Amino acid sequence: MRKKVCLLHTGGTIGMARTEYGYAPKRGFMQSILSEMGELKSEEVPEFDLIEYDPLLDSSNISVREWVKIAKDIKEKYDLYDGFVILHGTDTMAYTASALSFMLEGLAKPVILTGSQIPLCEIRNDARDNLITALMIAGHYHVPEVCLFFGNELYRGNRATKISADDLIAFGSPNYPPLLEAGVRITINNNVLKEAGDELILSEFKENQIAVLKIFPGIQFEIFENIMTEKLKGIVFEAFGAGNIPESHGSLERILKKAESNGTVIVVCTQCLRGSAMIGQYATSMSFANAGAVGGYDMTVEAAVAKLYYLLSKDYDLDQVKRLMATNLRGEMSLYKMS
Ligand SMILES: NC(=O)C[C@H](N)C(=O)O
Repeated sequence: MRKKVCLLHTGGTIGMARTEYGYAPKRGFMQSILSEMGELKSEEVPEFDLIEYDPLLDSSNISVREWVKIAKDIKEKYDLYDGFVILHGTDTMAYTASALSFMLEGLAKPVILTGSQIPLCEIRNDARDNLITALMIAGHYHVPEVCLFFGNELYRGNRATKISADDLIAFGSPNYPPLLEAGVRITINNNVLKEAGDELILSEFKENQIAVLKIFPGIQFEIFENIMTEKLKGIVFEAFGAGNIPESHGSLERILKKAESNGTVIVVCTQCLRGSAMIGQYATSMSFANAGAVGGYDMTVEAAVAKLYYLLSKDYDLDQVKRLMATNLRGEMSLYKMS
């Protein structure tokens, strides 16, 4: 029997039309293009149902509410399909992929996000290949996790990051190998896949206040004093290299102390594309250690943000959130022992 995939269209360049203001989403446009693509009727491509979101969004406008909607839709339709493909803008696709990986626990079927840099309506585009290959993987391959397919590679969703604003190879997975490569042949890398779960459990995110702060030379930490309120539940620092931050002789310590006493979870990621943030490797990470910060190791910032939303939406106390933040929950981090 022909496999069946659920195609959730949230917006993004892939389905955009030309307008006088530039590319923009258009209702019904995806359906009309797909119905003209004869290749989708091939036996090799799974059957699919298209579900168009209203409104269709540029992914810059996707937020916690849309993440929850996508996750709920998948949970609701889970038994009806062999796999799920989510059409999504590239700008925040890695965030949505990370968020879904935490919200959907115990997957036994593929959930694949894809999109494109050039819309389907253009003669020269990357949309057609991304769409058809994502549908084929979702229908025919055993990939029981949330993934992102782009530019011929399938990545673990919470390991992917957007690396180019205009190349057709727009994503990378700097700290984890691709799950599958779609070259002349489709090659799946079974050794790096997650194991299938027994039962799908949905955890909805709540809209907690979270911040991301990128460190740069000359940063004046006092500027950030006002954001360190009790409402701020978590903050991800994009620190230098292995998790380092400039010594500030007072102002950094003051804001970190304020965060700590407010019960804000402090997470330290690296601003490098590859490698890990490990508090304690250099003396310049001591301020973080003194404030009880959690090392994010090789998590992407996208994964760290999604994981914070996930853990803060549960009824955990601060110590549990911190401990789980440093624990690999969905394949989002590799843990190293410091020698
Ligand atoms: N290539 C794209 O999809 C970019 C678009 N601005 C979006 O993220 O929705």
